[in-house]
Amino acid sequence: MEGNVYPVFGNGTQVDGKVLQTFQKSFVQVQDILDQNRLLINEINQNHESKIPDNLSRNVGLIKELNNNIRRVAGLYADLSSSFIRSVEASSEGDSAGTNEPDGKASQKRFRSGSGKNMGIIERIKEIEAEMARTQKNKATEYHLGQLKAKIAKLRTQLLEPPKGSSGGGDGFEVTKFGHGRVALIGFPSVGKSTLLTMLTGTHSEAASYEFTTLTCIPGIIHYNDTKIQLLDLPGIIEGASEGKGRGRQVIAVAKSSDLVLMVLDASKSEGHRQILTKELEAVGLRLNKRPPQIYFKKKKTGGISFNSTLPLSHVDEKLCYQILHEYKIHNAEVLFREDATVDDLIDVIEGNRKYIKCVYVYNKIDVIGIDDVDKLARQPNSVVISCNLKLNLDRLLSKMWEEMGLVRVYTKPQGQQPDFSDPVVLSADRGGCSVEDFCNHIHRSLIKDVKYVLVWGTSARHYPQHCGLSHALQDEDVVQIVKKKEKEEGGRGRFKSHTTGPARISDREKKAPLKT
Ligand SMILES: Nc1nc2c(ncn2[C@@H]2O[C@H](COP(=O)(O)OP(=O)(O)OP(=O)(O)O)[C@@H](O)[C@H]2O)c(=O)[nH]1
Ligand SMILES: [Mg+2]
Repeated sequence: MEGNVYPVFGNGTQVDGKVLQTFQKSFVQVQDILDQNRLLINEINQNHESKIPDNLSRNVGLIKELNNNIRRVAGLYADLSSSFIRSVEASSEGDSAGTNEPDGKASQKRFRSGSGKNMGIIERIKEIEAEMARTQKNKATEYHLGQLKAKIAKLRTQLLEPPKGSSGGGDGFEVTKFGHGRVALIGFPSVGKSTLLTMLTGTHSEAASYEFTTLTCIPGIIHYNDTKIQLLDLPGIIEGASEGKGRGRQVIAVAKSSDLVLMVLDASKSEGHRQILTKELEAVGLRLNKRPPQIYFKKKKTGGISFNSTLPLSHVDEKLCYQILHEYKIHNAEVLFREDATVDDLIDVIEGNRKYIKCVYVYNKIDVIGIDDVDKLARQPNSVVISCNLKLNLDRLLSKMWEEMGLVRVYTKPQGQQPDFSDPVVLSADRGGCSVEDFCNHIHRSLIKDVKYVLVWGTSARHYPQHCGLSHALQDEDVVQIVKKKEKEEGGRGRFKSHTTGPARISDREKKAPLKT
């Protein structure tokens, strides 16, 4: 039987016979504890309903026992998942080495992430990081360090590439985009992400005092300021997520598809968590609260490298830029620095796959820390302090989210009528832009060719109403009335204009001189 593979999990993943036996043993153990828990919960409920003091104090012991059992189950699951990952890694290493099944057929591909290949890359990254740590930072070593940074960036990009043969996408949790914006909840396990989703959206997401309660992506909808915002609860990510540990890869893929990340942190835990998570997200090409570097970069076919800057540079010089480009085997390109950018910025621009996302740091559980600490956390940039349990400051969190997403609501006004304030057109700079043209395209693609000009009321207008063209940038809560070209204007201009004197249409005739009946 050895070497045979069996489907074990619902997703069709396969493991071999020996490993299967170990899994089954653990599953039986978990089942036993779960059965025991069911009985315990029944007893706790009965004691509670009886309202007898003795029974209530007995519940304290029973709940402790229940807690212990839950911890044991969580431990067993953690062991199961790590031994499962180990076995899959071993089998996928076998795959990449080209092992064949006894029947001569190529062995089935058992795991999509190609961990065998990844392990090599991760080790290489660690070696280079160690070399960087050993190297002193000074003018003489700056070129060498720059090259090492470029090497790491290249390896990390390789880590992100989908394995050969896969369709490329589908690495995240397949959740359909809905609403006017998408917000992802990212954080370590047990910081209160699910509790927050339930509070803000009313969608129930299981919350519990043990880690890894949420194992998939749970969407909810926030109705705020006449808009719908999709909020995604995700499994907790751990250190090493960027290397594909745990469900990190999937969680990060969802974060990349979002308009805003809420990094949920436990206010009572160390500040280090924020740095670790930021590092993990940076390692996979996410740039939080940064804007793309002002560097123009274009690869050419010939002509060598042209290096220019519009201001004096203090971090990068021509030689360093050449070396970095050389590392990428780029020998013909145009580079123009429009700001005093760093080597890391230059590498980001060359890689070209970075995602710039806004992030709000949400410190939850402020009910368990002192007021001085709350004050310190609240004063940090892009931070909001909340307590889900006490429902503290959730309105401030919503308004901060709204501010960061930069959604622009535009209300339409039909000619001669009041604006329709019930159903705005929602625009944003990240999703297609906020100009009058974007607004018209949002209503209908074919509308733009009929628009003569628009009348705008609101903060973007200098006077009310302002006659605006298609390039005018709209602002939140503007009211827009579209004035369409008249038919006869479309018919011709100047001496080619049709000189009809009477009203063109029956409806016009009715307005001017009602038909006699
Ligand atoms: N004291 C306190 N506890 C909280 C607060 N919010 C959530 N919790 C508790 O924190 C524990 C974890 O909450 P969850 O919502 O399951 O955390 P999570 O981040 O979704 O955890 P995973 O799904 O495991 O990643 C639960 O026992 C909650 O009751 C809060 O504001 N204050
Ligand atoms: Mg959760």
